[in-house]
Amino acid sequence: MAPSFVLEARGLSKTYGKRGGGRKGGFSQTAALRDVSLAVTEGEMVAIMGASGSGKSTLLNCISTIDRPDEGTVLIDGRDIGRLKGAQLASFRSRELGFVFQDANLLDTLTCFENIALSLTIRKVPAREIDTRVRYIADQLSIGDVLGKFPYQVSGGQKQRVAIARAMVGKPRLVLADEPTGALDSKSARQLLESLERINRLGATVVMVTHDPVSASYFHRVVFIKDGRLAHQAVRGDADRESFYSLISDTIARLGKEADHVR
Ligand SMILES: Nc1ncnc2c1ncn2[C@@H]1O[C@H](COP(=O)(O)OP(=O)(O)OP(=O)(O)O)[C@@H](O)[C@H]1O
Repeated sequence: MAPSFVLEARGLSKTYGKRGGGRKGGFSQTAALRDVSLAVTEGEMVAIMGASGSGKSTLLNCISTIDRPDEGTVLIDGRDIGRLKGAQLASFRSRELGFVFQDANLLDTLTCFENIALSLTIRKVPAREIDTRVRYIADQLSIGDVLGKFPYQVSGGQKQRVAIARAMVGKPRLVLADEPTGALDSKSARQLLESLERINRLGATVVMVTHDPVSASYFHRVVFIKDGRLAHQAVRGDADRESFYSLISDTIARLGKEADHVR
């Protein structure tokens, strides 16, 4: 049977700035993405790595419908998201995508339970079902005991796990994460990555942008972006996490050396 792709990005290109937009009326354009294609199968965990300015966030923003590519298409579950507009797009985003950012972005006036439940409350899901779903996902992420607390009463790591629960509670087709461990100490980061592994075992497909080879080593596959192009990919296969970490670190060093050579 052909693999079922949750995400298929085909030939994405994106250039910022306009011809003639420079200070002296010259060129001030940045090709942030150049013909990038990426297919992610159901249940896969894919990390996107690359140097600062290589185009990682632009790629994630094009996948997440926050930005639009100049060229190329993004299919989520076979659906061309470039054709969705306005309310249709907003509804698609809230149902099919879950977001986790570097900062948890929780609402301070709501308890952790209410933060996780919010999207379901807005969708008018019955209260009993909300309760069951929130408690189930909170148990999976070991935050059952903080549900009654407000965000300022819990640790940074717990906040991030609440943010994952919020992203997961609507059972999205794809979870998108942008440096979710960036603001955490190493112990909280490890717990968060183990949480991502756990939600993956529950069936979540995850795409994450990261600078950190340790974070990437928890994933099944790492794609490396360089100067807006897909430069390389590394697949974990049956390797243990430590070996995959070594492979990722070696790849980063090699790609860095190639860049020095070109300069
Ligand atoms: N709104 C914008 N206007 C103009 N140029 C932009 C804009 N956003 C990004 N860029 C440029 O596009 C390129 C890719 O940026 P992007 O943010 O995707 O990189 P990144 O790999 O996510 O970097 P970082 O790891 O530092 O967050 C960079 O050269 C950046 O300066």
